[in-house]
Amino acid sequence: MKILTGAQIKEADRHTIENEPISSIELMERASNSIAQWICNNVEKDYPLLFLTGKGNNGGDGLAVARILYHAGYNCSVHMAFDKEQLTEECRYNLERLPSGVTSSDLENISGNTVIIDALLGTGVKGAIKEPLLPIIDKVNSLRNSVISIDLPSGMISEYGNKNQKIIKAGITLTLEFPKLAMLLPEAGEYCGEIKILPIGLSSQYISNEETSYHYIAPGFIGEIKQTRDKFAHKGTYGHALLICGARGMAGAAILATGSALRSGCGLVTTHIPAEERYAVNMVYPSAILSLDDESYFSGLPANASKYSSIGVGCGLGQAPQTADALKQLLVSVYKPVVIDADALNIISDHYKMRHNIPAGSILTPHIGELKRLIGEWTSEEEKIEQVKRLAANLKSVIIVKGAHSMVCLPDGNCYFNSTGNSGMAKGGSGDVLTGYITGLLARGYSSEHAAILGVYMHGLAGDKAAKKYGTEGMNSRDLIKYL
Ligand SMILES: NC(=O)C1=CN([C@@H]2O[C@H](COP(=O)(O)OP(=O)(O)OC[C@H]3O[C@@H](n4cnc5c(N)ncnc54)[C@H](O)[C@@H]3O)[C@@H](O)[C@H]2O)[C@@H](O)CC1
Ligand SMILES: [K+]
Repeated sequence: MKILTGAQIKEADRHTIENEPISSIELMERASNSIAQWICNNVEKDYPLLFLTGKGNNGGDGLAVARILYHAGYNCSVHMAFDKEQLTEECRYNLERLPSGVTSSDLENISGNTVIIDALLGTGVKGAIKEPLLPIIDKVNSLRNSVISIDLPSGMISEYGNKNQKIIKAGITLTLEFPKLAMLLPEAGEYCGEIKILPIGLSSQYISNEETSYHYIAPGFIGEIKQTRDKFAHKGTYGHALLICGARGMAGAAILATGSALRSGCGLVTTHIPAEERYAVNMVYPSAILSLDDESYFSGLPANASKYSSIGVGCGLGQAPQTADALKQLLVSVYKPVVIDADALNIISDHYKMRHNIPAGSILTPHIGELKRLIGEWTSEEEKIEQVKRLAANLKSVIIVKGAHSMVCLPDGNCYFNSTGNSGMAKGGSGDVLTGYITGLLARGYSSEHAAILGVYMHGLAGDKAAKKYGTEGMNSRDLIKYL
């Protein structure tokens, strides 16, 4: 699914209105019906609804939703931040249609069970928030009430520039047609709470012609790239993954990576670990083959390293000087993509020249700390993304920036944001599971691009299933393997 900018979405609205038999008011009504339907399905009628409305079309959405839900039997009140004369035409039209039973609220004495529907600002926001919206946003953020934002949490700028922005803190954001880039970035993404994308039928012709380098990984795309399994396959059909991991005391990382590789569908998995750690891996995953290192760290290449269909390196690897030498030897001698994680990334950051040895098509999986070591500090999200794009192009490799909505940056500059996963995955070992799984997918025959996209999506989905079973506090990285 494409992620369009606020300006592109405005243009998509305009194109739809000009080229399809639908007026601006009707499009707003369609969006509002979609929002109202979601609220009907998810909020009990016992909860009073308080709508905060601005003067633009986001406010128009709010007023239309208030009308629809009032007729559906909800107790609705509205706090309008502006006078009638200041409203856009669409917004005023919806104010005039508001039933008299929808009361007016002055924002005082809001009961604790009131659900606040935030329709102050949408994609039309520009720059720092001005009066009279500032105190309203402060007031809402000081309350403990549930907040549902329409399209965007009010104040959020659709793309960049949210560092010091005043934004409503929503529990749920019902965003229209597309997620917005800022929702997926750490700078302000937290303000959205849960994101629900509601289609409103903008012109599909316009959307397909519009260019963007940002995409949201939707289930439909995953269905398109997923490969089928041949009935007459044998263990040689789906490749042999090699994982190089686990220095002394770090067998856990090797176990997690091995377990997830075994879930990827590849034919064989070999794990290269220090001989002294072999029993741990062997006991948990007898299906894996072991390649043993005589040292208590990665000190030399496994025999015939080039015979493997894919190689993943880094989980629990340590940074011994001999390991750095062995890593260099690996990168210069195998002519195939390598999945590079954790300590392997740290070694590459410390040995700048080594990055020139990374085979094209490799997949680097840094978390934010590892990314900083690779590219240095950044001052804005925009700068970070531009630098990641530059690194991916220079290395001709895929870079996965791990975190909420992990970003998969391809060498051609296209960035795919993950739609699955949860905060329960922010725990030790989750990255090892991802590395093992992606290495397995590469062996299985996926391209680097598809292995990375499918990998982050399935990894996040497993996390969501684990969270359902154990909760985000209780789940741990080993649970992810069960659900892959
Ligand atoms: N036909 C359409 O155009 C549709 C629009 N839709 C809704 O319309 C929204 C976009 O509407 P608009 O473009 O009217 O914009 P908004 O409703 O987001 O608000 C724009 C208004 O906010 C004011 N404003 C901008 N920056 C501000 C700041 N920093 N501090 C205080 N006030 C500020 C502007 O003066 C302007 O009047 C979408 O987010 C969506 O909710 C949907 O109803 C779908 C159809
Ligand atoms: K809003």
